Amino acid sequence: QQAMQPMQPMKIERGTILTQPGVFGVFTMFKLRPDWSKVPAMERKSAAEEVKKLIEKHKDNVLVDLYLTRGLETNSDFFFRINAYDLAKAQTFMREFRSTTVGKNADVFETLVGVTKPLNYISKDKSPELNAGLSSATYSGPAPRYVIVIPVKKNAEWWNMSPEERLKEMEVHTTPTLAYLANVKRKLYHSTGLDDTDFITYFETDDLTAFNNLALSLAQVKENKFHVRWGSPTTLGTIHSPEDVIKALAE
Ligand code: HEM
Ligand SMILES: [Ca+2]
Repeated sequence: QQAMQPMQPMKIERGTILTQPGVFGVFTMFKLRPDWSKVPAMERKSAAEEVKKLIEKHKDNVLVDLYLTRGLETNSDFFFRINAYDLAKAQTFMREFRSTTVGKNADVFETLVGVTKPLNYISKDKSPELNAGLSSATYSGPAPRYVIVIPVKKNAEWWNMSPEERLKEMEVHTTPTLAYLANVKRKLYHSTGLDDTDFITYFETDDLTAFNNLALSLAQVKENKFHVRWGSPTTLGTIHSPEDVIKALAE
């Protein structure tokens, strides 16, 4: 399959970069060190401004999302999702973040790297009906307050199945999940060879019960038998502006 690597435009547009294939995603989960609470309050307060400035500096190279996990996760307090046309630009941003006040006082718990691709299975050609269902579904819930990131890896048996067999199982995956698009926004990154996982699945929702039911419905399909990693870590966080995340951590 031909790789589609879009050129980096002059300006990064959220709505565009988040829908294009060939865009890299870097997820970095951080845990604040105990020493963070000993950083003078003034410095902690200005940390939000510092991160805001860093994001502004890199705004033509990367799209930055920052999420709060403190209180919901053990091994992290916050995490970044960086979307970039050029992976090296995401690296530069994360490298510079490490020298900010928050960055210096936090340890990386997990990093996941992936790239977006055109649909492999539920495309117009291969699965027209489900594809139509996918494109016509619209999110109608309230603005999502929650984010969930789940890395998924499949075994050799899966990858050795014929494309037709895999298509069949992905249709079985898609059929019961379409209805959830009213309450759940989804995004998929491919990681095989770039990381120790095959996929990074990313979701936004305001209805965690619906998400729980969605996950259960996928636990019941045959595809699930091929999973050798599902989560580990599953990361649940809340959605805020980057500034608000740092402010919450500085309290
Ligand atoms: C809103 C509900 C969901 C819908 C509508 C949905 C739909 C889809 C579709 C259409 C594909 C195929 C993409 C392609 O053609 O390349 C896909 C792939 C995938 N989905 Fe879902 N999905 C949903 C929820 C989930 C959940 C909760 C998980 C679990 C973490 C999940 C994990 C995956 C994975 C790992 C793949 C890639 C599988 C592969 O290429 O082998 N999905 N999904
Ligand atoms: Ca990794």
